[in-house]
Amino acid sequence: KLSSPLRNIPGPKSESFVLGHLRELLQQPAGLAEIEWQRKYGDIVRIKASFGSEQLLVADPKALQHILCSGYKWRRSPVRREMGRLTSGKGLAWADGETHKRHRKLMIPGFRASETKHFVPIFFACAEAMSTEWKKTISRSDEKSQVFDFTDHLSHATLDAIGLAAFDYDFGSIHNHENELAKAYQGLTAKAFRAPSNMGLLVLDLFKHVPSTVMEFMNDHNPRLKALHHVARVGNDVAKQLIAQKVEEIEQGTPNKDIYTTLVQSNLQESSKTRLSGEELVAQMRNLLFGGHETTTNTICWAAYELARNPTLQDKLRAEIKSTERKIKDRGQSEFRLNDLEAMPLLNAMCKETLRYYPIAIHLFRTANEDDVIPLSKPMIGTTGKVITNIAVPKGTQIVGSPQLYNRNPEIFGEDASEFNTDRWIEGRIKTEDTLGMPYANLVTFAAGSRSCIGWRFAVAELQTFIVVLLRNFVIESTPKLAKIRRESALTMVPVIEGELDKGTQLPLRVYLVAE
Ligand code: HEM
Repeated sequence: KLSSPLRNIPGPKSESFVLGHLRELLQQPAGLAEIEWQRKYGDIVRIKASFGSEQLLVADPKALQHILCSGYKWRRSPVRREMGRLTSGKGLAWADGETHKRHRKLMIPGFRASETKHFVPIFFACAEAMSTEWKKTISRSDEKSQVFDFTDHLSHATLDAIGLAAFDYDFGSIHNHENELAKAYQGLTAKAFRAPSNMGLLVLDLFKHVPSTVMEFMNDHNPRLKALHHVARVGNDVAKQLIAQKVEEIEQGTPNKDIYTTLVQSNLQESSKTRLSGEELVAQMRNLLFGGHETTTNTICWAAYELARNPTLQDKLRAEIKSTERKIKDRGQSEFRLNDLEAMPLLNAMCKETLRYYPIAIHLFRTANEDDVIPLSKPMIGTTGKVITNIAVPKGTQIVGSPQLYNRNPEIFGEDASEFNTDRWIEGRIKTEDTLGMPYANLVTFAAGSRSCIGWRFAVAELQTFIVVLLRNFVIESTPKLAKIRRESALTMVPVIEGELDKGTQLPLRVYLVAE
C-alpha cells in the first residue's frame, strides 16, 4: 500500500489478508516467528494485523525506550486495557492518562524496597511449606524421588505468597485446594487466553476499531467469557471484605504491613478529589492478584527448567546458598533477609538470566497518541534502499514491543545472547552504560517508564527466595518429557508439552532430597 506511512520499513509478506501475521505472532510457540523476523529484517519489522492494517514489531533499544518512557504520548493499546478491565476491573492496568497517574501514585508506596523486605519471610514460609509437602510425598513412596508438576505446585505456593504479602489473606492453597477465590484464579491466563482461535484473533484485533463503551458492553454480555465474569464476582466480594477489614485495623491503630493496607492507608490520606473510589480500590486488589500470581509462577518454573537441565549450575548455586547460610548462622540468625539474597552473585545471575531469557509478558502493545518520530539506535536500510535514521509515525500507529527480541540483543547482552548462560552476568559482559531506564538489569522484561511493572521488586525477591528454598532442600532432575517442553503463548509465556497441549501448562521434574 503506497500510502502507508510505514511502507519504507522492511518486513515479511503475510499469507493471509484477513489475519495478517496475527497467527504467527500470537498462536505459535512464543517468539518463534519473531526471532526469525529479527534475523531477516532487524530490530524494527513491519508486520500486518487484520485486513492489511500495519504495525511495527519493535526491539530496537532506543526506539523501545522512547516509546515506553514517553509519559502518555504512547498509550497502552485500548484492546489491552480492555483485557486489563476484564481480568481485573477498572484499576491500574486499565487506567489511562491522568487516571493512571492518580492510581499509580497511590499504588507505588506498597512496592518500595523498604516494603519488599517484609515480604521475604512470607516468601520463605510459603516455599518451605511446599517443600514440606514434597518431602512427605517422597517419604511415603518407595522411591527416593518423585516427579512433581512444577506448574501446579508452584502456582499454589505463589498464590499463598501473593495472598499473604499483598493482602494478609491466607488462601491456604498449598494444603487446601477448595478456596473459591483460589480456584477462580488457578490457571486463569491459560484458561482464558491460551491458543486463541483464528476467529478469536480476528475479533480481538477488530476491537481496535470499536469504541471502548461498546467493547465493554459486548464483553460483559459475552457468555464465552464466563470464566472471567465469575472471577470478577468472586474477586470483588473478597476485595470488599478485605477493604472493610483493613479500614477497621487502621482505625484501631493495628495496620498490617501488606500492600493493600498501605494502599488503603494512603488512600485515606488523599483529598476527596484524588481518592480512589470503592470500585477502583476493589479493582486494585484484582490487579495485584492477576499481575502478581501467574507471572511469578511461570518465571520460577522456567528457572527450575533451566536448573534441571544444568546440574553443575545447581551444585554451584547450592554451594553459594550453603555458604550464605553459614554467614547468617554466624551472626546468630536463622533465615535469609533481602540483603542476604541480594549479596549472592550466582543467585542474582540466575534470576537475571531467567528474566532475560524468559520474559513471560510476551508483548508490549502501545498506540501513538499523537504524531511522533521514533529514534533508532542504529540506522537501518529501508525497502527502497534508503538509510533510515528515525521513523516518523502518525497518531494511531500501533507497535508491538518485543521483550524476547530486545533481551537477546547481542550488543547489550553479548554474542551468545540467544543462549541461556548465567556467566554473562558473573563476568560482567553486559553493557550497562547508557541503560535505557529499564527497571531491572537493563532488561525490558518488566517494561519501562510510566507503565512499567509495579511489582518487579516483589517478583525478583520471590524468585530469589524460591530458588534458594528449592535448591537447599532438593536436587532437581530432568524427566524424559523435558525435551518436549515449549514456550506457549497464553498472554504470558507458559511451559507446555508438545503433543499434550490439551493438558494445559505442565512442567514435570524429578525431585530428590538433598544429601545432608
Ligand atoms: C516475573 C514476574 C513479572 C513480570 C515479568 C511482569 C511484567 C510486567 C510487564 C511487562 C508489565 C507492563 C505491561 C504493559 O504495559 O503492557 C507489568 C505491569 C504490571 N505488573 Fe507486572 N510482572 C511481574 C510480576 C508482577 C507482580 C509480582 C505484581 C504485583 C504484586 C505485578 C503487578 C503489575 C501491575 C499492577 C502492572 C500494571 C502497571 C501499570 O499499568 O501501571 N507484576 N508487569
